[in-house]
Amino acid sequence: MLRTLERAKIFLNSQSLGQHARSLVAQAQPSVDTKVKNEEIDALPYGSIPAFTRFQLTRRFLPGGKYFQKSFYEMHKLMREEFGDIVKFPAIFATPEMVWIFNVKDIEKMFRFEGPIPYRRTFETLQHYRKTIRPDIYGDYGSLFTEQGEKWYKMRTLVNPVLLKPTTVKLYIPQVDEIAKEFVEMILSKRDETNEVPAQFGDYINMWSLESITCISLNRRLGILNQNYHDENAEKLIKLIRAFLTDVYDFEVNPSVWKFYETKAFKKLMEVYDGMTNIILHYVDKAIEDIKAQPKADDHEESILEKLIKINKNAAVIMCVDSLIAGVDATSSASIGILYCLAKNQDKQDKLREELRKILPNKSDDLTPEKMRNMPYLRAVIKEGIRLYPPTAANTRAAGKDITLAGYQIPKGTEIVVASTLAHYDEQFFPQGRKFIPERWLKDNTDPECPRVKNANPFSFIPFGFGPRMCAGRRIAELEIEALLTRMIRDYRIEWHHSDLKIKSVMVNIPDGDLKFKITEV
Ligand code: HEM
Repeated sequence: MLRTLERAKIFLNSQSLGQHARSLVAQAQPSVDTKVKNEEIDALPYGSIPAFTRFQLTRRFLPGGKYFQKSFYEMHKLMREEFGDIVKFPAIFATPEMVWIFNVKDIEKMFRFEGPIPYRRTFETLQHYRKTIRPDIYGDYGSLFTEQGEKWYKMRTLVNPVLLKPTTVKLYIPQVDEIAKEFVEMILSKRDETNEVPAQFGDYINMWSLESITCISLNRRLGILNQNYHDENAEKLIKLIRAFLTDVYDFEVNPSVWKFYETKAFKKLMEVYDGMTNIILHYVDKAIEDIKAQPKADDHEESILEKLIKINKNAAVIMCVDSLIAGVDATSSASIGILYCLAKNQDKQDKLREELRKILPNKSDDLTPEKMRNMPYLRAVIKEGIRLYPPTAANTRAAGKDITLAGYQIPKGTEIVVASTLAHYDEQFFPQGRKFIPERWLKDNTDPECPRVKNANPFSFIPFGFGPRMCAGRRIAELEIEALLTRMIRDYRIEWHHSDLKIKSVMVNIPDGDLKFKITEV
């Protein structure tokens, strides 16, 4: 009834004759059998989706406004409370109009119809740099991160068997394990007299993440966890990545005029991109020399870099830069969230330590593929930590076809923001959703009192995205985090004795404030 009244109102108010005609024709057809078709018939026109005005939106992000300095999660929650399952953002400067969706059923539908070559909004500044300043490197092979259409598809098809093949990723277990051990050594040496780590623990975790990803993607150790390192290029690379992470938000998220006028700050960002490209180019050249110089055994397993170089040198450079841009912060953010959950839940931490000590009875035991196959509680801890502290808060797509979402018509190509992490705390999918309960992910959990994820819609938890465009570094990220947690929890107790962890949303969700974990030997 409400729907009929609403439709009648739109019929009277709508400015679009085409839409009137469509909704009238639809009403004249009484019954259609499939659910989807019924939805389409009932659907309200795109023009009637609840929307912000430009003024409202700007006002809310300014000091004193409703969304000022809110995390993405808090902001999405407020929007859903006010507008329901869907809301439209107006076009601002060069950013197009976008529709935001919050309901898991709509999120599922949108992904199911995204098509084989999904479009995801990208860092436009990076795209600009690659297309106009360095087509010599980025011209032929598309980056997964910044390319769309056929060019993205071609690169993804080439890269998938390299990055997502479990046997290739497993090759890196010894190195990633070594890096995790070095990180623990470094962080222990930095503790104060109360065994608390320095407040800028987040920076150190970033160094661990950078060291791990460069070891995998560049086949070389930068050595940044070693306090006496002197690789000039590695130092520059760290500074460039930090500059990128702090500066890029102003251009990609905040309204910016760079498309009309290149400000000094914009030119600086272009220099940052160029610096990163040149350093990676230098390392890839060195890796090519090393590969040529090394004798190969008959059973030699090619590294990720060797495989990429075989495709093309520029493809290798592009993938390395993308891995740094996409991988460093997200992996650090996930690790901090998980460590925080473990520090606040000592019983779960003890349970994890028990599992780790069963698999690695001696401190000196190395991680191996066989041992890592048998760590269900570690995996459950990682999932549960990421559920409570997801590194990314939203994803984007363009509608792959004309569909209906939240009862409204969405034309093909409409840009959609998928606010998927709202579901992470939704009791419908995750009972006792604010609590850290890794057991909910265990397949063999028989405790009738324990909440399960068994019946939750799979789209209520998609931290690595979904479909052909999902995270290309997922397996790498998981391996890095598994090794880090193994080395931090097997022999040490992590505690937190400060006010609750706060999250700040920049390009990814990062901790806001000091990170003073207490670490003691057990
Ligand atoms: C916990 C850590 C990480 C999280 C939570 C994460 C999450 C994501 C998400 C949500 C996307 C978008 C997927 C989609 O659109 O459906 C993505 C894309 C991507 N990620 Fe990750 N990521 C992580 C670590 C990494 C690492 C370590 C690498 C590098 C090896 C990486 C490389 C990429 C690339 C290249 C893409 C673009 C894929 C494409 O568009 O084809 N990510 N990631």
